[in-house]
Amino acid sequence: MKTTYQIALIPGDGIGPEIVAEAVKVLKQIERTESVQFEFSEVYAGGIAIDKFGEPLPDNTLTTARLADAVLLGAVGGPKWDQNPSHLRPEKALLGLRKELGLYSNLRPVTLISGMEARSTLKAEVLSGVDLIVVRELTGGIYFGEKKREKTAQGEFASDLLIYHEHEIERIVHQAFSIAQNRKKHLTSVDKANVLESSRFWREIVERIAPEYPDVQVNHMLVDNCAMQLLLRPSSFDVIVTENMFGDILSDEAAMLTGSIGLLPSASLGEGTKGMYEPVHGSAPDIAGKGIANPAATILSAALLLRHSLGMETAAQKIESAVQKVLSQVRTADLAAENEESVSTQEFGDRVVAALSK
Ligand SMILES: NC(=O)c1ccc[n+]([C@@H]2O[C@H](COP(=O)([O-])OP(=O)(O)OC[C@H]3O[C@@H](n4cnc5c(N)ncnc54)[C@H](O)[C@@H]3O)[C@@H](O)[C@H]2O)c1
Ligand SMILES: CC(C)[C@H](C(=O)O)[C@@H](O)C(=O)O
Ligand SMILES: [Mg+2]
Repeated sequence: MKTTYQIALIPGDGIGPEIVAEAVKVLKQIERTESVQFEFSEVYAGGIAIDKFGEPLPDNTLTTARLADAVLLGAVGGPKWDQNPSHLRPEKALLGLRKELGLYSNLRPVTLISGMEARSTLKAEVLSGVDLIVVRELTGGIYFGEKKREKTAQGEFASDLLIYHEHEIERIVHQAFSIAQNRKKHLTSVDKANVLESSRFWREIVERIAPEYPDVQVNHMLVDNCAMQLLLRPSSFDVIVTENMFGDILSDEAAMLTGSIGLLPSASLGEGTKGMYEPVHGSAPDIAGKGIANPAATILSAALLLRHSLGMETAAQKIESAVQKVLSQVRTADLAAENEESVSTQEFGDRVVAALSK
């Protein structure tokens, strides 16, 4: 008897549909070997939803996501909608999904895949031992505080409020500590406490919670220093916990330790098992429609979906090993050296499926 799971698919814009198609292929292969069945419901969000329905996050998309066991998202956004007024911006869909589904915790694991060191801009000896995870607060901070744009007698101004409530910091900090307990027991809390009141508050809360996790060694680091240390001593990090915007920026930086942003998956989680899974990268409009996007981050996000929402750890590991194996044989264009041959998005996906069927 197979267990059936509902998966909401939100391919989105740009390379989104190309990379989600490859992750779906991989999940369908998992169906063949495990006692599960997936029912996929494809819905629209982002620019494509603005074009079709006049809004970035249609009700039907949100309802489908709410009813699903998990959501797999490609990416949203692109230059076509860049000049749109704020309520008609594709990113609204993403932020709306995260907020409405209560997905306050964004896990961005940065794992070095053997053989990829050569594609990083850093030396192999600096990269040796890199295995970290960014735990990014996802539904608070400057992304969600009040926004203003006003014309005054002194001229026009714009503002974005960076606000954090105690419970929002507490829950993400608890989560980061417990993740650290199951890893190398080292937590770096990243803030800008020398300038921001919200960061001083964040630091106080981390200090207050730390005694509940005596086996975890915690340190605080200012975000500008962290940006530098990630390139200088990346292997000294285990778990990084930080607020929404710092986490966004640091995770793109950390992606380059692995060789390409096309390799970095993410899981957005809340209180229950429901999660939204998406690559860390965006819709890559510069390469959309060319069949050259790296689908690995999305395929690895599907692995995180199996792990975190469906409790299928073994299947998740199988996908991760298959991706590693394929990367040891072929590269997509983002990872190929100059004049080195590369495989298409589709061929990469096919090879992962083939590696899984062996
Ligand atoms: N989760 C999301 O939906 C998400 C995340 C980030 C950015 N965005 C949106 O995407 C749009 C483009 O943003 P951007 O250009 O700043 O960032 P981006 O991540 O889309 O692209 C940055 C660079 O990385 C490359 N790249 C990204 N993913 C790749 C992949 N899988 N394979 C190979 N190369 C890849 C792109 O070609 C580009 O050169 C914007 O509208 C932005 O708001 C969406
Ligand atoms: C598109 C944008 C709103 C989004 C974010 O900043 O959270 C993206 O950069 C990400 O990292 O998921
Ligand atoms: Mg980002």
